[in-house]
Amino acid sequence: METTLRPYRSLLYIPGSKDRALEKARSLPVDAILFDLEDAVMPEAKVGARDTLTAALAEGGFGPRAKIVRVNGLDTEWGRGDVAALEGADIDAILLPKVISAADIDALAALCDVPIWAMMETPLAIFNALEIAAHPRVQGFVAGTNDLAKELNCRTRPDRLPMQMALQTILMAARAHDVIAADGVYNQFKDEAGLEAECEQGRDLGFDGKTLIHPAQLEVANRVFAPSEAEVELARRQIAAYEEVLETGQGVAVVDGKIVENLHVETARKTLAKAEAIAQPALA
Ligand SMILES: CC(C)(COP(=O)(O)OP(=O)(O)OC[C@H]1O[C@@H](n2cnc3c(N)ncnc32)[C@H](O)[C@@H]1OP(=O)(O)O)[C@@H](O)C(=O)NCCC(=O)NCCSC(=O)C[C@H](O)C(=O)O
Ligand SMILES: [Mg+2]
Repeated sequence: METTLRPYRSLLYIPGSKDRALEKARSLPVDAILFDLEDAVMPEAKVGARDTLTAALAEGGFGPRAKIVRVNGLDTEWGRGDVAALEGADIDAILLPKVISAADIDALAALCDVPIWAMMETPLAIFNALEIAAHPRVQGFVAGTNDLAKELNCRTRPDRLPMQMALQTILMAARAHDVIAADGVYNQFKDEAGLEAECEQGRDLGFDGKTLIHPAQLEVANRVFAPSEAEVELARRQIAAYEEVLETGQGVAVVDGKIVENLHVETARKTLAKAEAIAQPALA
């Protein structure tokens, strides 16, 4: 499935049960809202959260932010009811938790006609990442690093070493099939320096953005996952230098002592397109 050029620097989970947080989301500088009916909502509040969320969606006011709803798994008592309640709602996608294989996507695809995002948070999902990304209805991946850590029985480390194979497999599969890839959450939401380091790691690996749990995390993710001024300026110079050498019949330019070929120009154009998309008034 073709991905659009909208930025996904920040994707904020908002518990579907929390009126105040839902209200707040309408004015937050966030690229995507992940309205959550799954883990952020207690079992006894699930049905009420579904009603609260569908009422908020009907009321609208979320502007250009992507509206993605994480439903409960279809193997739970709430999953199918969640999907049914979202029929006709103004949403951009449904996010399916604890995906195992493309068969789970088939099951959801049969129940709805919106794009599907997959939580990549089970060991089997990692091994099946390529077939899940290849599913024609899949538009986005979200790394579920809490569930993965639980399943792997691994330690939480600042360098996320035990998680690297999974993170990189998620990215490889996403890139192979033009699927958006969002990194997992950083749980210590008051630790800004730790969040920034993890955002930088996710960005350097290739993720489009970071999933977040608290509004205080937005500024860091929006900044780290946006092209910096220096990157935009370099991209402009690379494109200009390459176009100049093309006129002379050559295919390689040199900028700041480094070669620039057509593939680097492609990256430079993507950088400019991303910066332009971010500069849209409602997202800047
Ligand atoms: C973590 C929290 C429980 C903290 O909540 P709280 O103590 O209320 O925080 P604050 O008092 O600092 O809140 C300040 C104001 O911000 C609003 N707020 C808080 N969180 C959000 C939010 N997520 N979205 C929108 N607005 C939010 C409060 O309402 C306050 O507003 P105001 O009254 O105007 O001052 C809480 O942040 C929270 O519940 N976060 C979300 C947790 C969540 O969604 N968890 C599930 C997703 S993570 C996951 O499942 C990962 C994955 O599956 C995996 O496996 O890794
Ligand atoms: Mg999870």
